Amino acid sequence: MADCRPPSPPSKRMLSQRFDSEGPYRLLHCSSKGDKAGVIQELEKGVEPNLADYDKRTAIHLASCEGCTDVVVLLLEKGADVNSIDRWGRTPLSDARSFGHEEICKILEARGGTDPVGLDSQNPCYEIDYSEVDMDGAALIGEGAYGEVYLVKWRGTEVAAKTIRSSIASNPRVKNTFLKELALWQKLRHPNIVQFLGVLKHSDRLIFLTEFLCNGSLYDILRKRGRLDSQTAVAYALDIARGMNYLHQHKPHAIIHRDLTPRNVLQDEAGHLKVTDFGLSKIAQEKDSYGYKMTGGTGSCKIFRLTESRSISENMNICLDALMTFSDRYMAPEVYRRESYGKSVDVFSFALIVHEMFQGKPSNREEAPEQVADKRAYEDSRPPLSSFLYPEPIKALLRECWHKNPDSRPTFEAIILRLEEIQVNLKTEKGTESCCGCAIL
Ligand SMILES: Nc1ncnc2c1ncn2[C@@H]1O[C@H](COP(=O)(O)OP(=O)(O)OP(=O)(O)O)[C@@H](O)[C@H]1O
Repeated sequence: MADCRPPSPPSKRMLSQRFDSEGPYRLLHCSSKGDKAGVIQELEKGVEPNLADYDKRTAIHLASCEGCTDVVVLLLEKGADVNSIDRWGRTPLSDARSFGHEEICKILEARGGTDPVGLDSQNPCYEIDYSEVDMDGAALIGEGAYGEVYLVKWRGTEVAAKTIRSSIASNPRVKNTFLKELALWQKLRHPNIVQFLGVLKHSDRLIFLTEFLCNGSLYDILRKRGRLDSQTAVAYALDIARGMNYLHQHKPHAIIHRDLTPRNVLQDEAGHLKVTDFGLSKIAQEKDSYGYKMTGGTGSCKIFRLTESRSISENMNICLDALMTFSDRYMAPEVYRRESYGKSVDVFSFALIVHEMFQGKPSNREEAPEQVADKRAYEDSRPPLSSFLYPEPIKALLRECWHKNPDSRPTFEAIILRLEEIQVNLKTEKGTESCCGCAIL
């Protein structure tokens, strides 16, 4: 990827156009579109049949997902690995099964294809009968890119009901992917992860329930309270780091959030923070066959219409664009540049959230999120760390967490240890306050 970058920072659209016409990733594009002639052309040029994008998705994954039988057969003949595994542990057979392409399933099985995530698909989401939920008394508590969130009563308990817009849920393939992500979420249990409760059956809309967190999001808290004192900020940072460490240490595959923002961190009655919406961000960030999103215009209001006639990749991109505006601000440079990435993208976002807690607002708030992300990705710009607001150990930690080299960023396990030490020191030093009210560390 770095080889493709011209010396001055290119726009993302320029980058994707470059790839459209020239790159080896044309093989992936043609495979997802069922363009057999295009696939043959690319293979004849010498492009590797097992070429993968940064999510380790190969041409045969895409063709299997999109139901392009001829292309699957061709790729197998040309040496494509029938059991190549993508970032989520999925093989081409997993994709063909998920999207109901039976003919392709048979072809892949005949060539020794296996489906390691098959167990997941036999383990559907826990279903809650619609009649058990009092939707008439529902109170709207928020709205996000996917739909509205309501406070409802389920079996006498207040819970959050997240509705998914019919424009998203009416596409059976997108819905299927959503349900799989929810099935993964329902297996997670941690004090700093919002608890998934189940999906409503017998509902004409896709609605799922999670525990209700009465204090809203960290975004709401910072808007109301402004900057937090060091002890509170460190306690909150520890809550987020513990939730994230649980996701990153998940077996058999780590769960990367990829959309960690103050809006996706909620606070319970006792004041503890919990991370939410990780599975959904993965769906929204599934990429097109180039590994590039096609950026729409920027702005706070984006309308997205998903249709059956579009490929799943195109629909995913529309979901992604709808989410990008806010999330760009917290996005790791390598994600923005469409390079391969790993768990440390969440560490980068975490650092920006911690920075915001000490400062009370995002840095460069006046700039459009995409502009901020662009500068971070191509000019290595980072938020300022004023000595007045940030204790030295926090400054050092943030610099490591938003390091431009993803491998130099600490793991959440290491971050927890550092924060625990900082927390103890803050408590010890509590009595020793400087004139400006900052604890001296
Ligand atoms: N479980 C919950 N308990 C209490 N409030 C919630 C809960 N889930 C969401 N909310 C509120 O609803 C708002 C919208 O949530 P939602 O997850 O749909 O979107 P978001 O996270 O704000 O944005 P995006 O969809 O871009 O991630 C949140 O900002 C939060 O204030």
